[in-house]
Amino acid sequence: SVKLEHGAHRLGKRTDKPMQAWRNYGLGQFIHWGVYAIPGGHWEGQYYPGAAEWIRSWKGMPKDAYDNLYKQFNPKKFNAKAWAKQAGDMGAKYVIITTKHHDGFCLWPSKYTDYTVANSPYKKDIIGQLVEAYDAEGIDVYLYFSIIDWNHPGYRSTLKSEQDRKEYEEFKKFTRNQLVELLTLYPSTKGLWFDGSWDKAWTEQAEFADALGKELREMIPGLIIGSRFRPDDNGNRHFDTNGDLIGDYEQGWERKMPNTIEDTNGNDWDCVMTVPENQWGYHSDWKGHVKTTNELIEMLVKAASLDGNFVLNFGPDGQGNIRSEETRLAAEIGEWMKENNEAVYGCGYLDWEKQDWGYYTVNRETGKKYMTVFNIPVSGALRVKVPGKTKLNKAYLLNDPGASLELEEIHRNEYFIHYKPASATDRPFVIGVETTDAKIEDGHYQKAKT
Ligand SMILES: COc1ccc([C@@H]2N[C@@H](C)[C@@H](O)[C@H]2O)cc1
Repeated sequence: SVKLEHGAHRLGKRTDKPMQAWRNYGLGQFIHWGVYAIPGGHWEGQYYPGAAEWIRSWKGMPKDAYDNLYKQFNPKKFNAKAWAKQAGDMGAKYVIITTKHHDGFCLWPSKYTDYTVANSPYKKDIIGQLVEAYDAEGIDVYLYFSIIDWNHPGYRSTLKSEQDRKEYEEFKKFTRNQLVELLTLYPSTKGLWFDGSWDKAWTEQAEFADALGKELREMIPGLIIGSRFRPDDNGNRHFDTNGDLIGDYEQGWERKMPNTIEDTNGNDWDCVMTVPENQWGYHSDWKGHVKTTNELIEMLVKAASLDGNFVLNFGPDGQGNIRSEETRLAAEIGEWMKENNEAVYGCGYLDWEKQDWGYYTVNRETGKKYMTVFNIPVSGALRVKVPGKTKLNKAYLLNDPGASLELEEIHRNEYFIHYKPASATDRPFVIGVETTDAKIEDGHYQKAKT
């Protein structure tokens, strides 16, 4: 490996308490909110086909029209406590809130720019209200921060001239000041979720970003920062020149998921997911496939089965309402989590061979193992293959632990759990399994010589 001044500052998974708590969250909520929620994906009767929070970049949106929207920002329906309660009822253990998206509008009263909620008709500190409400709900707060800031005069995507470099120095100071300001104002913040860090101008700032990361981590012990934040000496984000993860977990899974544990490179990771194909901010007219409750529960369990967290996005509208589709999803996911969260919270990857019926998870503390079934086999026989010395002793429905399910040993280290729900079920269900590591008497199963 090559010597790096600003490569990965640590190898392997963090084992401290804050990171263990992060690893055990299972489910998170993303909140994308800002002035882009006012147009909601339309302008002067035109439909914007892109992601609603990017509408400023659309040729159909005059830049000054967008940049004056904040003068209308007055979300009378905004109720931080209601949002936090809804997230708690859904079963979210953490929330990632946009403090400032690429447009540069600040949802907190930053003293480093006038482009903030303090200068909108709404006036009040939105981030402060949300931090307080989610903390009170017992949901850990993480702050999303976009390095890209289309509003700041010193922002550049690339540095082409000495003038660019001079202006960018101001932008770097501004960026640092805002981040220090956020952690000073909201010290209960558990981590920062960076975005908009792919610009070449930023990926040339290895030394500055490394120092900034160190400064932020010193402000809040245990602060968690993912792999999207900073570049290494050679401009690599996520993984440095030696292939080592830069940051505390991998932030590469946006609107997509790993399929195998190998895909995760053995790192902690989160998957951030939109309800429609690609809308983070509020778009009043969702087109294309809108994910169902079952699809989202499957993504959640799949993430846990591969040692990751699943973060579901909500895009409140310009008045501060959570839209009806998201309210319904939150309620239905919450209903399922109330019954089955034991298979998610504190659970991770179990190295048993994946089967078609669904996903295994194992609780990191107790070692308890779970099967979450999404695909009921027509045979009613759920195949379970266990490693060498493991013996499957009992299987039971999570919500009926007293009744053992019929177990059949069909081969060495292979069983059928014979179970078909009596009535048609429209939700996945969880089976708990109990095992012992017994010695296997030989002779019972013979390997065929081929
Ligand atoms: C150029 O591709 C993208 C895609 C998504 C993003 C932002 N990341 C998500 C978490 C949202 O904030 C989206 O606007 C930025 C650039």
